Amino acid sequence: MAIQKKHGKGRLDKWYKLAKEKGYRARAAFKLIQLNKKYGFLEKSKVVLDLCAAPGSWCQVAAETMPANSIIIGVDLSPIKPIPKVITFQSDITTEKCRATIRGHLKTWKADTVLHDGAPNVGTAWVQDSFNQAELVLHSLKLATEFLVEGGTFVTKVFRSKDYNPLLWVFNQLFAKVEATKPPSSRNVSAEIFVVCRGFKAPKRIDPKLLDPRSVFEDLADPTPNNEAKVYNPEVKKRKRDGYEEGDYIQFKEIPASEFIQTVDPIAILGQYNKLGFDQPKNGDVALAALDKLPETTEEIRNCCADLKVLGRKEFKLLLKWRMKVREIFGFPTKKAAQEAAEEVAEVEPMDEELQIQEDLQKLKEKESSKKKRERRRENEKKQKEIVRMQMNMTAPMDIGMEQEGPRGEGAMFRLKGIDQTPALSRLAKGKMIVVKEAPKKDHDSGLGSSGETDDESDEDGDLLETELDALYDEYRVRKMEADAKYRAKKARQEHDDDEWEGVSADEKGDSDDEELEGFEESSDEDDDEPAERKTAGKPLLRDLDDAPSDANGLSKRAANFFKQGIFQDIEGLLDFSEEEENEDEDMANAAAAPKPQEAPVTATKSKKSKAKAAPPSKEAEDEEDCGFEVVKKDEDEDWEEAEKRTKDGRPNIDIITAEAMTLAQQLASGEKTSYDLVDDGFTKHAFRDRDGLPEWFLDDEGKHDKPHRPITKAAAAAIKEKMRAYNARPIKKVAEARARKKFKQAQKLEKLKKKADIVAGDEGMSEKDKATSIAKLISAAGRKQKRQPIKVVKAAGTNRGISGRPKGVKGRYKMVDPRMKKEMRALKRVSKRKSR
Ligand SMILES: C[S@@+](CC[C@H](N)C(=O)[O-])C[C@H]1O[C@@H](n2cnc3c(N)ncnc32)[C@H](O)[C@@H]1O
Repeated sequence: MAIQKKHGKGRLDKWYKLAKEKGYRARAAFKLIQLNKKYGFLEKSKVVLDLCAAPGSWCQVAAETMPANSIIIGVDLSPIKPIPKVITFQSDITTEKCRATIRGHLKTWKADTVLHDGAPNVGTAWVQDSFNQAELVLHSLKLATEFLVEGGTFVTKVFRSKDYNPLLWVFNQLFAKVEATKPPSSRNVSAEIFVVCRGFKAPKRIDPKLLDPRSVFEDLADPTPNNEAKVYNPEVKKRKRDGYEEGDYIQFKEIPASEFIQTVDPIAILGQYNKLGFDQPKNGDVALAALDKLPETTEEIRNCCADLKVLGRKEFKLLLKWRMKVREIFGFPTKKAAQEAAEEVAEVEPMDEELQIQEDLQKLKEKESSKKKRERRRENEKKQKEIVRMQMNMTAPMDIGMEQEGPRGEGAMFRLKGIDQTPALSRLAKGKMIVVKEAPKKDHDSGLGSSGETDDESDEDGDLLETELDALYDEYRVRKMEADAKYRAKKARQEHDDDEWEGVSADEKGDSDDEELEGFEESSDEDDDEPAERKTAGKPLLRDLDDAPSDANGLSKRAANFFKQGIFQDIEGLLDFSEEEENEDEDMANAAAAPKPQEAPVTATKSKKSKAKAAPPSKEAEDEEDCGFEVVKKDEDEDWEEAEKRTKDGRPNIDIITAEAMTLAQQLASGEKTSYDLVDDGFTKHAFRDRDGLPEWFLDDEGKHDKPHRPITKAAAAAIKEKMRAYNARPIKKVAEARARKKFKQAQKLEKLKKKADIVAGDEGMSEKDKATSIAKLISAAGRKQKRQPIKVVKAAGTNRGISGRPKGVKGRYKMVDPRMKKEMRALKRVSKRKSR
């Protein structure tokens, strides 16, 4: 409960003293006592739910008044110190958690009475200050409708505000009798009133709108009081008997007349207050004294000030005129004075024309720059959102509009465009022997559906966008790779298309600097074939080694770099094999008179190894001694690698995992198709797509669909399904680990047993019979399972009520239960025993 000032506003009244005397935690106890005296609901109740109960005086009263063995549950945002015979807990009554906790305590029981004395702790350090009193009442009513027994009683505190009438209406829908009353212990100055609702109707279904603050209070929502209407049109003012404004519970309001003179909003004062007073305060008010003595403060004015609520339009005007006159006398700024001042200003010589223009221009500039800033900020925000969406796989990079600029966009801090032109970069590059040639700008269409503008600006924008998209796509890929192992493996396989797959590692791309720079140098030779935007868009900084094509020998870039090292230079015929193979390839290609066909799906395990393996020279063995290191012979190498790919009987170990591959395998096995058919099938429209110059993200996206659809047979699909089922039937890692652990422990046990048995067997003082019996004992003891300690059930009653942690004097495993649960469990056991008899 909020800490009350014990000295303010007569809080130390007789009820306060009486509460102290009687040992109640709050004077509020007497409110419940008096309400109960009038309606007598507590004596009839066996179960009471006290919502907003802290510090707990209502619970104390309930515990005293209700029959023995009654159940009292108290809940509040603040902790409630334990009260004998009362279950208390800390929770917010507006939450689902609180509802569930009450349900947990009540089990299947229903409450005979629900009490609610809640008041939101507005303005204090409490968390829950957003609900106003009326909303809190609705929340408590909602709980009451769930837990009250039919015919039960709901007692609640309500403030007589504009929400009072709607609340009464709602109560009347749910209860047979609704009465509002103010117990004598409730202070007169307080607008609180208690509503006692009896005879809960317990309807089967309650319209949720009935308990929804938004719909219950919506009609009367009038956030700003219309003071003008009250003052200028008092005759026709509609007197809504809505009671007090929220948070404004005092009926009669007086304000010193001097404040009415000083205020800048006299209408508000006339609309809100009952009286403008001339009585001197204790400390004295000079302004009020002067006002009182002024001849302008006539008897008529005094009469008007005495009761503002009875005044008409004419009287209000009179008061306003009086205020103006007095303000003039006191020297306060008035409308007249302001007008005069304005006239004075108007007389000042007009500003020099040029100066004026300059000022106007300055203003325009400022306006323009602030507009630009705003736009830039909005764009940044938009882009941020897009990136987040992309990271969450909600959008493809393609969805990002053409206007995207990003952190490296025009005017942005990290703009990469044009970085190649800066001398700093060339100086940096020279240090590492690279001179990046400036390629002539081509009029290049980005192919992204750009507007087709051909002027420089649109080209620049296109480039910028291209770079931007590439960078975003790179970021996206990195993120995806970090999160998705499958994707990582797929990408790694793609990047090592040349069969240099070495598994996935975090520093996959992180080849040494030198290697990167070598790649750089080489690629600069091919610059002319590259699209212009790549060169201008910071290519040297973003260059990817693996983009470079294989060399003339069919070796991958990395393999070629490796064999370029000095130690291989003297080895003749290093590339013979690959050349031969290339010639073979060429022959085949010529025969087919077509570009390289797409790979057939059945070759899920590609046989490209041969290419990489072809690279090591056959003459290496001769130079072995000279070089000082062992060069692995080609045949050995092949055997070793191939061994992994073959079954024991020497056949290739191909793992078919797709229905398409299985279909093809079946067709091949049954002779329905030949290997030539497979090669033929590779020549599809998908093999001839021109992919040059297309951005990587586009190709990746296209690649998902740009493949031929191969037919699959029912049998193949069933076979794959069966195979997958077998895979899935394998135990998961955790289970396998647990089993292994168990096995390991059993082995350890056995080992121990063996040792003990050996000791017994080796004991010379024992007869053979004794030895046999003690070994048998050891074996049976090892086979016995260790009994786990039973869980002790501890009642959460008496000193154990409401404690957290281990109860005193309880050792080993335990479980806290409330007394009823223990009783119920016993009863269940009894019943099941009886049934089994
Ligand atoms: C007037 S006091 C209640 C006094 C109580 N009936 C007694 O006898 O001592 C109002 C209580 O309402 C509690 N309260 C306010 N909002 C609440 C909420 N959302 N959930 C639970 N309690 C709340 C406050 O913590 C405060 O202790």
